[in-house]
Amino acid sequence: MPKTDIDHIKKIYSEADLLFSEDAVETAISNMAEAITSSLAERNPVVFTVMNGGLVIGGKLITKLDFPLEASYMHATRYRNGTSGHELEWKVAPMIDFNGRPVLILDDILDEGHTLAEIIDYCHKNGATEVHSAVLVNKLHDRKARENLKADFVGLEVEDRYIFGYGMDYHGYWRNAPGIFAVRGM
Ligand SMILES: O=P(O)(O)OC[C@H]1O[C@H](OP(=O)(O)OP(=O)(O)O)[C@H](O)[C@@H]1O
Ligand SMILES: Nc1nc2[nH]cnc2c(=O)[nH]1
Repeated sequence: MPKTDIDHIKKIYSEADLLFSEDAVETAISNMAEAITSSLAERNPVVFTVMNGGLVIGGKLITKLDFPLEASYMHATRYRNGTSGHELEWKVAPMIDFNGRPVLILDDILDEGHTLAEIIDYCHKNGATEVHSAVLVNKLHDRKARENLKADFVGLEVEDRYIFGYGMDYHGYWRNAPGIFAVRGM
């Protein structure tokens, strides 16, 4: 798709199927925050958002976590603004030293899970004492990178379609879409 084909981008949004409304997503985020607070409030985790997709969930969720925490980010990409995954490319490694500390990873979506699995391995190798993970959305299918791969905290389960909104993009656009949408025909 040419980078400037904004009409195509607009059409994708106008034709998309709404899977979860803004209200439904906000409720899911509040429920996640409550569950995370109950589990981790006393553990002093470093909270890392995985950019770019984690942009919205990271921002919205951490304000609801009711305990003192350090927040930062890491940037790894597998889809590179496209709709199919490749090998994971690290763009920015974590900048807070988490050696000897628990870590919480926040991301928008657990799809095949290669991204989360590699990040979890990376955190263990670099000295995290515990690695917890939270995703806004888990995609339901049987193509997970590892058997029984799950996030510890999940907001919503979605069907096996290409989705966007709340941080998730369609060719780099619509991370700002106010709800979770599926691209028509995908
Ligand atoms: O479970 P997986 O199949 O590995 O896919 C999940 C990853 O894909 C997306 O990132 P992407 O690589 O698209 O980069 P982005 O965050 O910049 O959109 C998303 O933010 C997750 O990090
Ligand atoms: N935007 C978006 N990014 C993804 N990364 C992995 N799966 C998806 C998906 O369905 N949508």
